Amino acid sequence: MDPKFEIQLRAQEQDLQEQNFFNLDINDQQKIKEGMVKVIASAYIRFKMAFRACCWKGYSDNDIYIQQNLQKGIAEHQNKVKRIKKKVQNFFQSEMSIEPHQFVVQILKNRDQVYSGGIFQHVNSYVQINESIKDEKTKYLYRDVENIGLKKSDQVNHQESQQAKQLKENQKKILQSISSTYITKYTELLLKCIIKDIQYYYGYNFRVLKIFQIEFAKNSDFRIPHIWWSAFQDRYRMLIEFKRNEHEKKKKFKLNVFKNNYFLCPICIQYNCMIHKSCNDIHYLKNDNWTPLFDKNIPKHQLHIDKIKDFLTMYNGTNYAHKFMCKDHEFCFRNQLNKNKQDLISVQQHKFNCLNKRWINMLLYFADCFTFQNPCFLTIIINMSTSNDDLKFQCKDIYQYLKSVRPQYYSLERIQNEINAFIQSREKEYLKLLSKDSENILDDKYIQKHFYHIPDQKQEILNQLKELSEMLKCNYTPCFHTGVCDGENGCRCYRNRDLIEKMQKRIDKLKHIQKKEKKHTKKVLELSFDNNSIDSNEEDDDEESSDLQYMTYQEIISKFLHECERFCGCPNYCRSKNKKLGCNCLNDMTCQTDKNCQCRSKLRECDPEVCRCFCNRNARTIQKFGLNIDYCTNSQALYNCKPRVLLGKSLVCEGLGLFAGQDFKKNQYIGCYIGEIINEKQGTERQEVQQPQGISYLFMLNKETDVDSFRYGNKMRYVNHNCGSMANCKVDVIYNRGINIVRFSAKEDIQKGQEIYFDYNRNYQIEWMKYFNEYYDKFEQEEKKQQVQKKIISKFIKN
Ligand SMILES: C[S@@+](CC[C@H](N)C(=O)[O-])C[C@H]1O[C@@H](n2cnc3c(N)ncnc32)[C@H](O)[C@@H]1O
Repeated sequence: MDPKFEIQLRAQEQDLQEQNFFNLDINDQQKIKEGMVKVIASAYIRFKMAFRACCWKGYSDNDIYIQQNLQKGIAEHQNKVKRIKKKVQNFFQSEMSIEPHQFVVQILKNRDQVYSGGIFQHVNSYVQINESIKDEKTKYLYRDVENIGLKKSDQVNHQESQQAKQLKENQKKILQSISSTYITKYTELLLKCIIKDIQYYYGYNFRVLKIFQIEFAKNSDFRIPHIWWSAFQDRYRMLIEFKRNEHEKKKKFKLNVFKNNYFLCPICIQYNCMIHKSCNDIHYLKNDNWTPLFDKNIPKHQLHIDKIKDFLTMYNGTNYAHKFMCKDHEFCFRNQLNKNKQDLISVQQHKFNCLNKRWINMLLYFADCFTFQNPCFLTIIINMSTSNDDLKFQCKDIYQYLKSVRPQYYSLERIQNEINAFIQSREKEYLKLLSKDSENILDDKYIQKHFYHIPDQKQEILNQLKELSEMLKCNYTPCFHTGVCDGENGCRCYRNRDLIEKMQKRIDKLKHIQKKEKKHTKKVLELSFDNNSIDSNEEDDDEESSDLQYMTYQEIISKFLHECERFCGCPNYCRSKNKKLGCNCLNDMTCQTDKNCQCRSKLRECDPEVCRCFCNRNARTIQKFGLNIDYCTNSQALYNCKPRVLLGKSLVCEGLGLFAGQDFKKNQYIGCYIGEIINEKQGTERQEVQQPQGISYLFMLNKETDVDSFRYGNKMRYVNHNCGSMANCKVDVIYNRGINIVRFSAKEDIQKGQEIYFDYNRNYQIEWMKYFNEYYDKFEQEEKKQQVQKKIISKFIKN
């Protein structure tokens, strides 16, 4: 059950309890309530599903899945009603002598099987059965129901005693209270929930409600009650008021943001002007601070808490960790205990203050895991966190600390008893352990080896390289300073050079590590094989760089510094690399796949002045003479191609959406996302401004840069979000003419008229859409399976 809904129901139940209106047992009351909760909850969920399906149906009429789902739902509903009617009939016939209020209670006991509409449904069936019942008592019951006004029926004459009259009145009250409180209140609640849901997912869309009614009316006698419509209207009115308030709030918000006056256009004196370039918040680019990339303070060692826990549990049988005593017997807390039973030296508070919070938590964690935990043992582990001798602990410090925080485990008496009992019983064993195992096993090396995780240096460097290469991918930004590009000006040109140097250092380090590794493996080989086999391996040693898993320095430059390719002014790296740029596709005439086309795989567009592929050599002549030959599929942005796309009312949200105006094949170019290139700070500020307006046109290019098409843009800014298999378009950030561009291309074949969607990102999730798409995918898979089966069967029959 929806948790929100459950909470609401509970609140409603409390209201009912306060009224104390029932003459029934508390148990019965409880059962009725539980029953009603179940009924309404199940009805609510069913309505919710059907409603969603209807909404989709409203948008796309050809959707077979929705139709089938809906028909299934309606058929199920009808069957349920039939089954319940039968059950009630049987029940009533077998237990004729029952009192009316008990009758209702009995039915409600079997709530699980009861269809929504609950009591109405049963009372109706009760009335319908009446004709087949001749017993006077049951007619009498029947008349009570009549009196509530649920249905008029034939007159029944019989004499009534005073007692019967009173009983009748009581029963009447009970039934009335049932109908007025449970039925109306819960149905109202149900309606409220559904309406709330509609509002949440679809806004106040009367059209959707109408479709819902039509669909349901086709196969059943269900009608949306008047109350729904009026409630809907009420809500609509409320929404308008709410919107008005929001609007006023926004005005105030805008005034607040006026402090960022670079959003104010000095020409038209409008905030966030869409026309003039003058309100550019470009000053940020000048003051862009250069922050260090790596945090040196991150601890390199990590403790395997699980391993220690295993160790402790493993030795719990022999009380090994329990018995362990520090080498410094004089200062050991046990010794001190024997000498002086009162509290020991005060806790060295400053040490604990210096200690990382993580370590203190760990200490407490162990203490809680094993109730009494040996402070000597814990001291060794804790001391691993620091190399500074002044900050190292003695076990008495740890004992004092733990005692102050967890007094229940470290009472003086308890420890004393434990130690005494232990020494008395197995003194010899204990001494042996102290002399042998404890020194051998629990020394620093042992702990370092078994309990610490020292991260793989190679992996760390590779991660750093990845991060650096991502930064290198950042878009080119022009300098605003005068004079030379150096560190003081903090411009991108200088930063890139700096990054490359950092990468170079790391690559050198990697090479060094790999050399070391090779030497080590060689030594191992020497031990296991004879000299001849080692000689044969020596030849491979020279080729070490060829089997490096990471990219070489040159590869990094050629992959990530495309911005320098033809337009570059820097002297060091670009010149030599220029020759290697571009593809030379001979097999793939149109540069269509990543495998064949080097440019595609490197996420760059083909450039006819650099590439030596067939299609690019002939592109100009093909274009000039309008020849009916496909030319390069990887340079449409360069040629400024404009495939046909249309704007229309979106199928998934209130605003506009982009629709295919022609058929698109898989991987075909759709368009480029155009907008202002801004940095991260600007991006977050603009997001703050755009969000209250309900729409955002920001596209995150990378960690540092965004593209905003709010003020400048093209049709591609209308592409809406959808997830899973419904996202039919993919987005690549590619290099084109020395800069990054955002290319939209078809993820699958798109037919003319379909809306184009792409998956915004993980953070942008619309829940109902996700679930619907999951259902849809499952359905599609099943359908495909069925089709395959059909084909196989038809083939089989033919043969
Ligand atoms: C780039 S715009 C898309 C065009 C927008 N629909 C319009 O009419 O201008 C992105 C905005 O569209 C809306 N949007 C996009 N996909 C949506 C979806 N699946 N459901 C609801 N709103 C969506 C969000 O408000 C989002 O901030």
